[in-house]
Amino acid sequence: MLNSLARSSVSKVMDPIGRGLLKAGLSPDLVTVVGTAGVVAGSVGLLATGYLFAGTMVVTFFVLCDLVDGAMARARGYGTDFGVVLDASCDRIADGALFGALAYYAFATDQRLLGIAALICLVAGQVISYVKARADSVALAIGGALAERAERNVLGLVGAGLAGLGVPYALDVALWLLAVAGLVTVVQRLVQVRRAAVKAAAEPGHRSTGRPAL
Ligand SMILES: CCCCCCCC/C=C\CCCCCCCC(=O)OC[C@H](COP(=O)(O)O[C@@H]1[C@H](O)[C@H](OP(=O)(O)O)[C@@H](O)[C@H](O)[C@H]1O)OC(=O)CCCCCCC/C=C\CCCCCCCC
Ligand SMILES: Nc1ccn([C@@H]2O[C@H](COP(=O)(O)O)[C@@H](O)[C@H]2O)c(=O)n1
Ligand SMILES: [Mg+2]
Ligand SMILES: [Mg+2]
Repeated sequence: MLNSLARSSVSKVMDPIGRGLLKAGLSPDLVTVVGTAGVVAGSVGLLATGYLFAGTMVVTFFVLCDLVDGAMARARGYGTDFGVVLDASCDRIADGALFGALAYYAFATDQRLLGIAALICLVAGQVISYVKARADSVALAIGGALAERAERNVLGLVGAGLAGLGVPYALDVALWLLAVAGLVTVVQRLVQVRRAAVKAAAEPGHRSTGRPAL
């Protein structure tokens, strides 16, 4: 949702930054890796240990690198196949670190229900992206969904940031909302894939790209 709504306005901010970093001699791959390392460090070092507000600020800064590397690729004039895979793989690592850290924080502070919500967010988020990746691999195009990566990051980080500022139940509300939205989105994506597969199979001359069943 946010991806389709905010992408073009976000690009207007990120494109000049991307051009500047490219001129400074940095590569998109380096920004992808540094951004991911920053998200992991902020999550493990700050969020997991209970420094929720500081952690939110650090993770937010580095998570935005995911938008800068794409801007750099556009400024360079092309993306690479390796860049596509590196970017998506690093997204999974960053997502795992963020929600894994929130789960660790919740269990370490005896908030078991919150920990369960964070684990649901973690697993659902990975499955949501995995379904899309597998659909891409068999050339099935699917559209937007309820809780894509931008929504997951924004909800998780706003919840953690507000909790860090002392707002009661902010993280609980954000993570349970996201857990439910995440589970709904897993089903939504599978339904989208099923529809796309049925439509593709009905086209004349269609050949499945799936391997034969053994
Ligand atoms: C008083 C309040 C106190 C609380 C403080 C809170 C502060 C921070 C709160 C929120 C800010 C959160 C910002 C998070 C920005 C998230 C950006 C993001 O994740 O973008 C990624 C997204 C998708 O990117 P890709 O195309 O590269 O990745 C694809 C994705 O991984 C797919 O996964 P799927 O979605 O399917 O699960 C894969 O399938 C695919 O392979 C992969 O390529 O990019 C977008 O969606 C673009 C739109 C982003 C919209 C961002 C909105 C930003 C909103 C607020 C910004 C606030 C900035 C604050 C700066 C503070 C700095 C210190
Ligand atoms: N190291 C990278 C990172 C990204 N790309 C290209 O950008 C696209 C992703 O852009 P986002 O703004 O959504 O991150 C990606 O699909 C690649 O085409 C790249 O080439 N190298
Ligand atoms: Mg990126
Ligand atoms: Mg990305």
